[in-house]
Amino acid sequence: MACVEHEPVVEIRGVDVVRGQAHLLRGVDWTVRADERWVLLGPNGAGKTTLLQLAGAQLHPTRGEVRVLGETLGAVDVFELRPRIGLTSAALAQRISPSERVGDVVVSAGYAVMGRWRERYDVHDLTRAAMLMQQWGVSPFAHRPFGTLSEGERKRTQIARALMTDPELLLLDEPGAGLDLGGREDLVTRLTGLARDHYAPAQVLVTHHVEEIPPGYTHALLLREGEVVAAGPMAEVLTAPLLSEAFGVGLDVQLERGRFAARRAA
Ligand SMILES: Nc1ncnc2c1ncn2[C@@H]1O[C@H](COP(=O)(O)OP(=O)(O)OP(=O)(O)O)[C@@H](O)[C@H]1O
Repeated sequence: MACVEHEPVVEIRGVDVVRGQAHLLRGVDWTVRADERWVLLGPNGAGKTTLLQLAGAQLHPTRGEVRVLGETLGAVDVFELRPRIGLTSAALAQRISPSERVGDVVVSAGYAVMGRWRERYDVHDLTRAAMLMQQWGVSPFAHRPFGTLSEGERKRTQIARALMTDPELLLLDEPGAGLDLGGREDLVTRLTGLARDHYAPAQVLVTHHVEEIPPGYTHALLLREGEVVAAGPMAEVLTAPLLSEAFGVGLDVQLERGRFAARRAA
């Protein structure tokens, strides 16, 4: 079911996440709307994955309120909420058996299971899985074990799986990590198509590199040491002063034909 355009799909208010003495997130406010595509940027350990886990109903805040798809975490059965959210991450990828066939990795998402077991898939599921594998360029590997794929092919398989349930919110944690230049460019092109698809879900992508931001992404949030440095429309946030503050190093930023590039300031 598609969300109403511009409705909030993630609302985070005054959120702290604390583990022992460590503040993973501190005083975070953030709203994602159905028609927005966000990139989360920040240095290693800034709290990007933690924030994505809150948005994915995988983690509860220590303090503050998190609402996802209109439901408040803590007052909803997360097992009913999670099928409405598509999520890819390195941690989830590790849970996929290397011997699982690619086609089964994708289609089994509809049943919220990892790997095909005794489920019987209907024609609708199999047709949708075939369409998504085609869209993400993994149809030729449908019968291959997941473990035999290249990193780029695995990343695209995971995105096809994440879209299988027709989610209202898509969360991608570092989909560009480990890809070669060709693989990165292929992914950016496919993600640009998804970003520009009016019927696609709200999207949030975590990355360390501005070069991986697909044209069509509309907003950015910069994190540093668990705190929001800036959040808002892409052009207002991806500036040299704000990126320099987030990464703790003086940076020059360029935008050419919809693609960002950053390097240390001379
Ligand atoms: N259970 C925990 N207890 C203490 N510290 C934790 C715990 N889980 C995560 N952290 C710390 O919280 C910080 C934020 O982690 P998180 O994975 O959200 O950052 P990140 O921005 O996604 O990092 P990266 O870019 O390296 O993936 C890190 O310093 C991490 O070591």
